Amino acid sequence: MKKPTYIGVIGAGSIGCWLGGRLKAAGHEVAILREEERIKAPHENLVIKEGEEEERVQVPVLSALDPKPDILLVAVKAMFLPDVAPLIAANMSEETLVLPLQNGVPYWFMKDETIVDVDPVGSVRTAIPRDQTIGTVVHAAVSRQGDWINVKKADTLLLGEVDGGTSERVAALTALFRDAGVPSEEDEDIRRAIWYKIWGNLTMNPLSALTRETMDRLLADEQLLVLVRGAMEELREVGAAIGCPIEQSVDDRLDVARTLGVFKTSMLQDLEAGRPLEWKALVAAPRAIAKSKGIDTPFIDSILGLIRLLDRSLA
Ligand SMILES: NC(=O)C1=CN([C@@H]2O[C@H](COP(=O)(O)OP(=O)(O)OC[C@H]3O[C@@H](n4cnc5c(N)ncnc54)[C@H](OP(=O)(O)O)[C@@H]3O)[C@@H](O)[C@H]2O)C=CC1
Ligand SMILES: CC(C)(CO)C(=O)C(=O)O
Repeated sequence: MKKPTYIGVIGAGSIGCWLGGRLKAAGHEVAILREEERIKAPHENLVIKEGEEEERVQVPVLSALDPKPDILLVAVKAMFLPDVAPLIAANMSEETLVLPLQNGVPYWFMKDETIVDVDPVGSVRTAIPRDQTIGTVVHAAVSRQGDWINVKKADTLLLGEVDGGTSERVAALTALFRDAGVPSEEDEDIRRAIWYKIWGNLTMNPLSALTRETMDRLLADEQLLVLVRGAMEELREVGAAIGCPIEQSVDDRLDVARTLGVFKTSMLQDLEAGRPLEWKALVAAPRAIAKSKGIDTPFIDSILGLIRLLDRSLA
């Protein structure tokens, strides 16, 4: 990929500002893209804090990109994708690569089917051509407070072709992020990597919001872990049925989650900020896939019922 690259960021929250900010600091041209009526200032002045290191970057905020960007990072919560679909479509050329960075089941997960929990009328998959979409998994824990982007953990940004395998363009993107200080790897089977990430997000995110607990305290409660383990085993069964097997043990996965320590999941951050919760992509969509395979998921059903009602109570 040529350098500097022109990169647009839709969704200037924790993940969008972390990735966009790092790319800007590495010398690329980066702009945050918002609808005209949502622009409050011509620039975002960001401070990316990771460990002891603080990196300051200024990123312009625009309502249209000209020329069209080489890359569009889409980092809104999954339920806002239909809202930003027109903005994405209006700001991409036939060469633009789109990286949806959401947790949960992505709108492109099934090749020939619309996933109604994330793309109710199919407008997202219509707006973003499949052959210009790169699959991603964000293994990181980031929060935004004002101008501060706090990177608690930056494990790996996984990138892969949505229909499997990697490619020259995936290799180039991976190098781009890595050179900008974002640990990044090519992934041969991004759908499987996505299912594996859902293993954590379907359980931790809703339960952290429901209990208002940080990861350390959540994962220390043996009774709550009955629900977590049950849902994870159900997801394993569904994964095996859709070509996304999970081989790790539940306890090994929980140990990885424990390394986050005192961290509020993105869903708990939303709850505390009075924002809507991202439960459809994280819980309803995996459950719908389970149902389509005839797999019963009583533990997942329980989490779905609880988080749906919590979200409704906030409306
Ligand atoms: N935070 C984390 O640690 C992790 C998050 N993820 C996933 O990454 C995705 C993004 O999460 P996160 O960064 O935490 O979310 P945030 O809520 O921090 O950021 C999302 C941003 O979306 C923007 N937005 C909302 N509606 C619109 C709209 N209509 N038009 C344009 N922008 C809009 C807002 O930015 P603006 O200021 O532009 O309005 C908001 O700041 C989620 O799917 C999450 O699950 C994955 C791994 C870790
Ligand atoms: C919990 C975490 C950081 C990693 O599983 C995450 O993905 C989120 O907060 O949405």
